[in-house]
Amino acid sequence: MNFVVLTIFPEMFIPFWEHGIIKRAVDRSKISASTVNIRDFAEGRHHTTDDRPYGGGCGMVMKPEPLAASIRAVKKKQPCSRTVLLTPQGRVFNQKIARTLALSEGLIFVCGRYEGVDERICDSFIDDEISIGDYVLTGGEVAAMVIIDAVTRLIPGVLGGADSAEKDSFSEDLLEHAHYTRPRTFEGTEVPEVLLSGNHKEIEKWRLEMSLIRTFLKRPDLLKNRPVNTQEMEILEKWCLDIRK
Ligand SMILES: c1cc(-c2cnc[nH]2)ccn1
Repeated sequence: MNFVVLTIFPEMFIPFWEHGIIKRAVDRSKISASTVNIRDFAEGRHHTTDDRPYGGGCGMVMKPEPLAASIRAVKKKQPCSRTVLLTPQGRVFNQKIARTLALSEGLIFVCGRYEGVDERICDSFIDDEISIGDYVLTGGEVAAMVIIDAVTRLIPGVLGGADSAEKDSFSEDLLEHAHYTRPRTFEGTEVPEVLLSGNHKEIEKWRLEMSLIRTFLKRPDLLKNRPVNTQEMEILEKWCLDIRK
């Protein structure tokens, strides 16, 4: 997986590349990660990357020429990479999209600033528009980091245990069960007994039950259109929970 981020603030990514899961994935050659400064492709003495909007109004728009030139330069090296524009108008990112993106050969993230990018870039250079939520940021950089983090952890060999990512929240469209670690008693509160039993069948059953109930209580929307198997329905019925209401 090759990640390239097109931005006018490449320095934002120096600490991001140098820490945690991203650094480990780079060190293990599971991913490559780099930034390209859009300003390097802007003409003129000031390397201008933005201009006033046609039609008037407040704010500035990112000019198409530097964006087109920088995208073309990266695509020339990585022709099979998908270009992703981070924008509030994109489809809302989730674990399912993360899994799909993790299958790509490479991802080129285009980080807009100001009021956004010239529409002709969206029409001719962008394969995918993605939002990380219904709010407006100052630019696409933070959104790119969120997506790179979520996608990188799904790449085989990046996480420790073989199944670490498979049991994540949303991995089966359910929230994760509660987690506990030592001490056994913390300020008078005990760890659930089943987790100390060593009975892995019972522990797995408890974890599924906790995931289902937690999802029902916190994110019932995730259950609305999710097929529920017999075991899961029995758990929900045991708790007298009707997910189809
Ligand atoms: C992705 C990008 C953005 C964004 C880009 N530029 C301003 N806001 C907001 C949400 N998700």
